[in-house]
Amino acid sequence: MTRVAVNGVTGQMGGAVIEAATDSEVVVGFATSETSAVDGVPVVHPADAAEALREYDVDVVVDFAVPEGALIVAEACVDAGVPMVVGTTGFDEDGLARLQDASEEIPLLKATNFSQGIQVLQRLVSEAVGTLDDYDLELMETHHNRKVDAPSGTANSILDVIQEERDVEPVYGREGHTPRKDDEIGVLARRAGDIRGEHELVLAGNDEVLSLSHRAEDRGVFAAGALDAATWLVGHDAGWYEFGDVVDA
Ligand SMILES: NC(=O)C1=CN([C@@H]2O[C@H](COP(=O)(O)OP(=O)(O)OC[C@H]3O[C@@H](n4cnc5c(N)ncnc54)[C@H](O)[C@@H]3O)[C@@H](O)[C@H]2O)C=CC1
Ligand SMILES: O=C(O)C1=N[C@H](C(=O)O)C[C@H](O)C1
Repeated sequence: MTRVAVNGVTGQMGGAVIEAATDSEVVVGFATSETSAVDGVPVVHPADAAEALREYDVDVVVDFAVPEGALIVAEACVDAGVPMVVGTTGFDEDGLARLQDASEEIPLLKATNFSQGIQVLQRLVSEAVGTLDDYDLELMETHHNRKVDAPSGTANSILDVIQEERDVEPVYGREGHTPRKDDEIGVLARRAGDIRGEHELVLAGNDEVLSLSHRAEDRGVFAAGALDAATWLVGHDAGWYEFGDVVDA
């Protein structure tokens, strides 16, 4: 069985990964909270991660935490020579560059969304935006009220896909007198309740509206995808990998 360490183990996704780990074993977790164990999994401070990766003979790290925590653990993975799956979102340019640096030393797979449906959605978005190349575009996402980064990592990834096809300028929410420009894409983030994650791209023009949307119904979908990615990543060469590599394999 693949021996997994979970970064952010006391969080919502940390719990979902422990629950989803039936074909792999979560042997240790990292978190800044005082907790010493969660569901029988020992919790170690991220500052001591390199030592723990060796002590618990970890094969791969699965990360759902915060950017600063993910970067500390990425350095520990480089130190211990352990592959890392990064699910945390909200990195700035410097953080992304540091993950790129780490991927020169270890296999590192980063995804803003570990659901297979979002992989397919991104391919459909690319085709739709490339084909309906003069339609207006609006991108919406909705998440639970504890989410701290906005727009979601997934919305930013969808925006990247769109910008590969069309030169559009994002406008984040609108207020007041804001006439729409032809080359803009409205991007809207909503936060409410315990909504697991909804994304929708609307394309409108030519007296018709096409809506491409996805809704995650349980965090288990992300946890299962991340664990699949973790098992797949073990044994690969150092480098930068994406979830599409796993889905296509
Ligand atoms: N890629 C994907 O498919 C998905 C990504 N996410 C992302 O995963 C991240 C975590 O999401 P949730 O579990 O909902 O958040 P959460 O707030 O429930 O959990 C965050 C965890 O990080 C820990 N933490 C805080 N500071 C830390 C540090 N410096 N070092 C290490 N750990 C630290 C907390 O103790 C907690 O265990 C977010 O960035 C979220 O956007 C969430 C779901 C799916
Ligand atoms: O914080 C979440 O919950 C989620 N975060 C990811 C994101 O920012 O896109 C993925 C998913 O939508 C759930």
